[in-house]
Amino acid sequence: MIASKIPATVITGFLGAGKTTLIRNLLENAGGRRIALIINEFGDLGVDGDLLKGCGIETCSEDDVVELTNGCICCTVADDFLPAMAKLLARPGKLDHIVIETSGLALPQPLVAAFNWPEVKARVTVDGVITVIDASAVAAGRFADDEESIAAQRAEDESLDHDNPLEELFEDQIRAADLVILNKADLVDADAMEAVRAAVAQAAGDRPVKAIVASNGKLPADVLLGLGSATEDTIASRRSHHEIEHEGGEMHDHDDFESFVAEAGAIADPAAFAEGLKALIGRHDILRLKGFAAVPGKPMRLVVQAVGGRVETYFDRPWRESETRATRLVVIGLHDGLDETAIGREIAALTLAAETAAA
Ligand SMILES: Nc1nc2c(ncn2[C@@H]2O[C@H](COP(=O)(O)OP(=O)(O)OP(=O)(O)O)[C@@H](O)[C@H]2O)c(=O)[nH]1
Repeated sequence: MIASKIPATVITGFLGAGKTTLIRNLLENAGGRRIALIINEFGDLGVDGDLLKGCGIETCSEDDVVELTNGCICCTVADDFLPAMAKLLARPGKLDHIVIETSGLALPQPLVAAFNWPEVKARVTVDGVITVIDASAVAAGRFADDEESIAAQRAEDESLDHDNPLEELFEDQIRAADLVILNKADLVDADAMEAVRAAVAQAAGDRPVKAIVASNGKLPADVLLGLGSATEDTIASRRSHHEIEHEGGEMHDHDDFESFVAEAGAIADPAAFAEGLKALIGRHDILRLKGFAAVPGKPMRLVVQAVGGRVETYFDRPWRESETRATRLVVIGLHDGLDETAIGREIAALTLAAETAAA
């Protein structure tokens, strides 16, 4: 008898949309399923994998989490994804489901196509591609181009399609989806959510996609898992802008975005630090900032999360003996939009070392 294939769910969506939060909720409500995770991040700091590993959820052992921090999964499918999958499949014990969190910049299409590679296809099927979107960011027009400025630019250069890489990614991630989660519903009112639904329907084009509303990704596991889409069979018809523009099969790259890790000393006060970061994000047009900070006298490490101008901090777990108590933040923005030296200096100025030095 042929063993049934293991279902794999691909979770995609822009930086800070709420993918890790949704996965955490899914693990907490897994209903006894053994779920393995492959986590891919843009930026050299494995924040998401670290948060999920430290979640203390019984059904999620650290061995079940494979982290890929080497760039973006859609560019490194052969080098990173296939070995990670082979590693998971080689492990003993029954695996009920595989969940793959792509980086916020990934185009899911090449990843899903990799499920047609013989060694994967024999054992695994794509249960569904779930695209998480930040409804408050969409409602605020962050992924929409200004129609007038587009028209003006097109008038000058006919070859221009999208000038906004955020809009293009939004469309590509929606077009790949079997299910769209309109997340962060707590931040938008009913009218705005209707506008978000319309934006998603428009981005989906002629292949309608189901969209459901959520806050903090809180949805029953049965809603997220068991879609039974076998997306690898149909992904060829859901091509991204990038694939359409580069018919020759040129590798996708993320020249539109850049990231670096800022390292600094401990901080005195989380609330003041968050305020300082909020101002800094506004000055420098930072898309996403996340990582950990050390607070003297506190045995716990402080998680720092910022999406646009919204900054959140909380203590998640005690620092380990092997870890250096310092502040490390990954900073992500548009290419040529980040002044690494100035941002690093300004983050350092928000830390204790700077205050001590100034005293
Ligand atoms: N208000 C609100 N905040 C949310 C919600 N979902 C997630 N967040 C917050 O948004 C921030 C980013 O959430 P993550 O789950 O890390 O987002 P992500 O998509 O994994 O981010 P990347 O890994 O950078 O792509 C965190 O501060 C979350 O607490 C939501 O529904 N409502």
